[in-house]
Amino acid sequence: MSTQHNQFDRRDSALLKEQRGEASYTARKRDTLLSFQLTYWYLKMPVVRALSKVAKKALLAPVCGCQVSAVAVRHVSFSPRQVTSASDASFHSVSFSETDHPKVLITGGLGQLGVGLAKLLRKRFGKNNVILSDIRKPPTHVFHSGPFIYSDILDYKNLREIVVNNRITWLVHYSALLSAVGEANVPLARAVNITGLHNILDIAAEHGLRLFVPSTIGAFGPTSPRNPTPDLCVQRPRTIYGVSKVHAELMGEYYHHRYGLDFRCLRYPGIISADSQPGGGTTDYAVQIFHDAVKTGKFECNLKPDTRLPMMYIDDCLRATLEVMEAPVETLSMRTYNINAMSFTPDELAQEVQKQLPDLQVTYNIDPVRQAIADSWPMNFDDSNARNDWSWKHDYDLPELVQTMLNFIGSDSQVAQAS
Ligand SMILES: NC(=O)C1=CN([C@@H]2O[C@H](COP(=O)(O)OP(=O)(O)OC[C@H]3O[C@@H](n4cnc5c(N)ncnc54)[C@H](O)[C@@H]3O)[C@@H](O)[C@H]2O)C=CC1
Ligand SMILES: CC(=O)[C@H](N)C(=O)O
Repeated sequence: MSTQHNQFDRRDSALLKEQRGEASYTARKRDTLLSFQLTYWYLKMPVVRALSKVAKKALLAPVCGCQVSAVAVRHVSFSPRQVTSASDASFHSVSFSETDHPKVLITGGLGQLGVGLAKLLRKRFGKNNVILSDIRKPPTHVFHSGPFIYSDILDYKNLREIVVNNRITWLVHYSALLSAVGEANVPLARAVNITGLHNILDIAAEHGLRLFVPSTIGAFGPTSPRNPTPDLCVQRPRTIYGVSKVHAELMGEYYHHRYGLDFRCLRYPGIISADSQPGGGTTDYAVQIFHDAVKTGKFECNLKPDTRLPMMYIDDCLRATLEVMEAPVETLSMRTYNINAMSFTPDELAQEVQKQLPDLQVTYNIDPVRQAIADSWPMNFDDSNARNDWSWKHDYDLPELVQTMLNFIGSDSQVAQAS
């Protein structure tokens, strides 16, 4: 790569910053207007109105943390709110020790994956070297477990201030609206998943950060090979979530080639976790079944019994993320990798749970939006490049996953009943 392409060009960067001062106001005005126009269109279109039912359902569902955040974003994301976090940011920076450890910022850190990742990275790099951020208020235990800071990824100056004041070297970009929630609010998904990503890419390139952006099985569509799906093939997803993730993969790789940005991306399958709730995706059923099985002995599944999707236990997902971030650059023959652990259908998962809880009753009430999404996604994921290049290997298959989830949720509900 030529030196002139090696770095984000300083002139480009200065120009970009200058333009942002003006552009951000105009862009905000334009975005607000667009948001109104799209909301009007959204209310008028019968098909989209039908989708809003999905949103309402998700909003009322106790498992769906993201709807709360989606409402919060609507209030704050287009406002000209300026950063109040400068003092917070420098407060956090004073406690950093001067070691070789990366200084990590995780955006969208209060979702299903962020808190677990912070825990893993803090174990490795030290508590104060990993800052969680989000636009939501952190629960008490998260707030007291290490540095937390407010950060709206649509606020470019706020992001830059946090990166500069805390001397961030690694950025893990988790903020997103997932597949089902994204279909229910396309304008918001477009803003967070696409405009937000542009801010992240520019900041990472300007400040020489190592950037991790997760992609998903949802970055593939009905015309992709589905069984198995390789790293490189046709990608024509039919959701705004998938479209935004293909965009992220391509933009990240472009910034890598054009500016030398150290961009790393894993396409995650559906992630299953016991102590954090999914944020409104198509694979959420595979988490909810465990909670319902333990608490009520009944589960109503919103996908057909034979819908096969790739899945992974959260510990494998977070370890893969750390491993690819630490992988020596010469081992990476690509910048975007599929990773996988297992594939199963709701029926197969239910049967495995019933081995432990034979009284579990499973019924099916198909959500057409989620079913259409699932039918367009990979059934099996080919992750041989990750396995060959940086020795990716999963630990959890279906039986271990089920055992671990039931142990965790079972012991948790016993504690709750006792107290
Ligand atoms: N959980 C899964 O099964 C999978 C997740 N991924 C990806 O991993 C990443 C993390 O996923 P989850 O934790 O499950 O997502 P989540 O939906 O649980 O959390 C996303 C977080 O982003 C935050 N957010 C929304 N708008 C924001 C804004 N303007 N500024 C800052 N933060 C904002 C929300 O408050 C929320 O806490 C996402 O990019 C997702 O696409 C990919 C494949 C599978
Ligand atoms: C697989 C994903 O990206 C996510 N869990 C979703 O279902 O939207």
